[in-house]
Formats: sequence, structure tokens, C-alpha cells
Amino acid sequence: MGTYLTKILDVKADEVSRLKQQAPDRRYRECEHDLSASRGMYAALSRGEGEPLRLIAEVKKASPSRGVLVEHFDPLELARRYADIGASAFSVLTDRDFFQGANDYLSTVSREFDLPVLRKDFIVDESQVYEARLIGADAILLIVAALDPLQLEEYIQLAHEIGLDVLVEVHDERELDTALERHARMVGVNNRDLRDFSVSLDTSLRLRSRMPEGIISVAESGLKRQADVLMMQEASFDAVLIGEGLLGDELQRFTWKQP
Ligand SMILES: O=C(O)c1ccccc1NCC(=O)[C@H](O)[C@H](O)COP(=O)(O)O
Repeated sequence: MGTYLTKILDVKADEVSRLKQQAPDRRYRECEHDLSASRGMYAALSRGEGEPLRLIAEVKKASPSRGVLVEHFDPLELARRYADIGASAFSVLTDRDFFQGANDYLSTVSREFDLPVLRKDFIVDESQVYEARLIGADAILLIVAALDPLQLEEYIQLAHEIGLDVLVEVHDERELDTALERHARMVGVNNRDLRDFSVSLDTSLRLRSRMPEGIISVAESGLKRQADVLMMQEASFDAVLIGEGLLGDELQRFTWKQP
């Protein structure tokens, strides 16, 4: 995968070496019994026969492709708005350097709402998996392009052991095959090409047809209009993950809970 992801991963390597010094795995073992039970994201996204697709609403302040999206950013205010329009789960960006996210944003949203919360970050080490659980996440994102297949499988297993669901993100057929071989149960197809940030919704449509029954399928990135969402519903996706598109009016008026 191209240069931008490589750049992010270089910065993550430094972040992780600092994180390891705080031993989140030990902290997790020390307070394991005091942590509240995770809210299942897999269950929240399971779409029954004839039901509308689910919304994972992303609490997103800024992005590498668009810069600052929300000048006066209040994660709780955004999350409240998204809960009100019928979101089934939240995605909260915790990456600081590229998305101006923060662990505190996730913890606050997790404390205030009953919906499951996905930690949206670039996970490259098991210390980040433990940290996700400690800050109140119910699920993590694992990006196939950022991990070798063995790591992917190990982190999926670790996450499940400590009570986290996992959304495995893919960009093409090869990555989808890897995700399935490594026992992903929820797969997100990211429509954004990380080499040039171009977005093609065809990526989701192409890969959806290769996903077997029983996998929770999520279309991610670049969904801005009702027509985009209806297209994903028509293609049998279980859920859509939307950040920027929810900042305009059109998708805020969409009736997410109606068939
Ligand atoms: O959003 C970006 O510009 C971006 C750039 C490089 C790597 C990842 C990026 N986004 C992460 C995401 O997966 C999106 O935040 C998420 O799918 C929501 O996308 P959108 O609805 O287009 O805001």
C-alpha cells in the first residue's frame, strides 16, 4: 500500500514505543475485573431480514485528505446528534497526529452513551489493543494493509479474549481474502485509496459480492448522499461507516431506523 499509510505507520511506531513504557497489558490485568462489560458491536450491527442497514457514525474532527472538518469540535455534541438520528454505534478517532483525535474523546463518548464505540486508529501493536479496552472502546479497527497476516490473526484473537469486537478493514480482493482466512467476523471495505485519497464506491460494491454469509459487512468512506447509502443497502451491506457526510444536512435527515 502506498506512501501515506507508510507515513502514518512510521509515526505510529514512535507512538507505540512510548505507549509500551506505560505497560497497558499490565494495567489491563490489574483492573480487568473493574472494567464494565463491552457493548457488542457485532450484535448492534447485525441486520435482520428486511431491516435497514445500520449506521456507524464517526466522531471526526479532521482528516489528512480534508484538513479540519469541525472548527469548534465537541465530541459529545456530535455523538448526541448522531444518537438522535439513529446511529447504532460510534467510531471515534483517537489518532492525534493525522486526525486530531484523542483517547479522551473516546472515553467521554463511551461513558455518556450506551452505544458501542469503535476505536478508529492505526493499530500495529498489541499494547494498543489493551489500551483500547482501558479507554472504554468496545471494538477496534484492524487494517489489513498495516499488519502482516499472522499479526492480524493474533490481534483479532487477543481482542476477542479481552472482550473487544474487531472490524477488519480491506481495500481490495487480496486483502479481503486475507481478512477471511484470518477469521475476521466483521469486514469493512474502505472506499478511499490511501495512495491518492481518491474515493470509489465501486470498491464496496465489488467486494461485497465476495463476502460469505455470516460476515458483518460495512461500507466505509466517501458516503455523502442518501443515494450512496441506499446503494449500499441494496448491495446487502449490514452497515455504513460515515464521518464527513454526516456533517452536512442530507444524511442527518435520513431515516436510519425505517425500512
Ligand atoms: O479520511 C481520510 O482522509 C483518511 C486518510 C488516510 C487514511 C485514512 C483516512 N480515513 C479514515 C477512515 O477510514 C474514515 O475516517 C472513515 O471511513 C470515514 O470516512 P468519511 O465518511 O469519508 O469521512
